Amino acid sequence: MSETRVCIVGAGAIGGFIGTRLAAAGRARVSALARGATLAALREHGWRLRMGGQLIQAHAIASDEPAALGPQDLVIIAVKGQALGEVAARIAPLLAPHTRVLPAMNGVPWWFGAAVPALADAPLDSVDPGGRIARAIPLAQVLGCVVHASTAQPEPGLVQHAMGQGLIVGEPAGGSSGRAQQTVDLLAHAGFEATLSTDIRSALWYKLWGNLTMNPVSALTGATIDRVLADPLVRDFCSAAMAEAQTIGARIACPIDQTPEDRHAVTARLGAFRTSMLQDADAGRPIELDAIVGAVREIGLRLAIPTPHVDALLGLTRLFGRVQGLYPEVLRATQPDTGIGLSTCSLPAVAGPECNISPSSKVRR
Ligand SMILES: NC(=O)C1=CN([C@@H]2O[C@H](COP(=O)(O)OP(=O)(O)OC[C@H]3O[C@@H](n4cnc5c(N)ncnc54)[C@H](OP(=O)(O)O)[C@@H]3O)[C@@H](O)[C@H]2O)C=CC1
Ligand SMILES: CC(C)(CO)C(=O)C(=O)O
Repeated sequence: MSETRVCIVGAGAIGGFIGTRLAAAGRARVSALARGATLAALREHGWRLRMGGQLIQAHAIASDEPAALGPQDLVIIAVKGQALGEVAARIAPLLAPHTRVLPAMNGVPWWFGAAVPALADAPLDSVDPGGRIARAIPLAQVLGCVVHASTAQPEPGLVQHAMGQGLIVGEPAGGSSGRAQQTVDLLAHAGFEATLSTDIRSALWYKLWGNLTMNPVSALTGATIDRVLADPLVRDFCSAAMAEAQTIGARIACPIDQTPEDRHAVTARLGAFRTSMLQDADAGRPIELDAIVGAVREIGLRLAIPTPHVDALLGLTRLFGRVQGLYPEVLRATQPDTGIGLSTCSLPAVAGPECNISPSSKVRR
């Protein structure tokens, strides 16, 4: 049986976590589309993952040129939401007609609305302004994915695992398929708790239900998750925003049959955890606000569902991002102002003036 060709686009904390384990498992030829220090580290040291007190290493095939890597069986995209537009424009050489594309990312994916009649008439402005991602990555080649894990990248090319190894995979329109099962089997063989969902959109919405408040509130305040949940006023604010997302979920066939307090109990198990958005803010990196909060506001607007707490959270965190240079102001697409910034500028490793981000900015709260 020929080796499955897999390319990791975005060899960071999550991409490196997945890439290292797939490469070490030996059932796939795993490459990475990487750049700068990450590319150099992969070429020098290969894949590296610290997990369970061990250092897992594997040979890495890495390039900053997609054409050098060629057509793949599976492309796993693990970039931050604001980088997706730029990445999608470059990955055509990785895509053959049979290639599966698996976005291992948080937030509302660009394809999410295509499966919802009330949203299918136009792309979500907050995550795919002008629809360029949808044009670059055919929906027929996409598999949905939810990441239930936490990892960090202490240095380029080295991943530190914190907790969890869950990956949920499913067809965007729901149901099951051979290609989804094949992807689950490959991930499971590499050691992940990989499962197939016949309703990946609901699984995405449930994950987002936690990220929607924990990530921005932690970035805004500098608080770890335990401290966010320990403050009664903040906890109640988060619950109110989550209730708004629950109302939206009911309208888009993503029902959540838990209370916000039930979800808080699950999230509290993370303890004094710094969310990926807080880690980004503290590191002076752009924050993933549009896919995690902006998209919820936009869907509420499109469905005429009031979201006052989500709106306040977006407004406060976006202003924080703007002041700290963590929320790139970009050209707005032709859509009317939905009150959402569009992070479509290219976000180089070393930010430039066009994105108004200073990598050396020390966040002041
Ligand atoms: N970390 C975590 O614990 C969790 C993260 N997630 C989600 O997973 C997704 C990825 O997050 P995470 O891995 O933490 O992010 P990281 O910032 O660690 O990794 C993103 C990677 O993408 C690379 N990248 C960005 N743009 C390009 C480009 N144009 N070409 C090549 N490489 C590029 C970055 O490289 P460079 O350094 O050169 O910019 C970086 O290596 C996000 O949606 C996040 O919310 C979900 C659950 C938990
Ligand atoms: C908080 C966590 C680990 C789980 O919700 C997460 O998804 C993130 O940090 O982005």
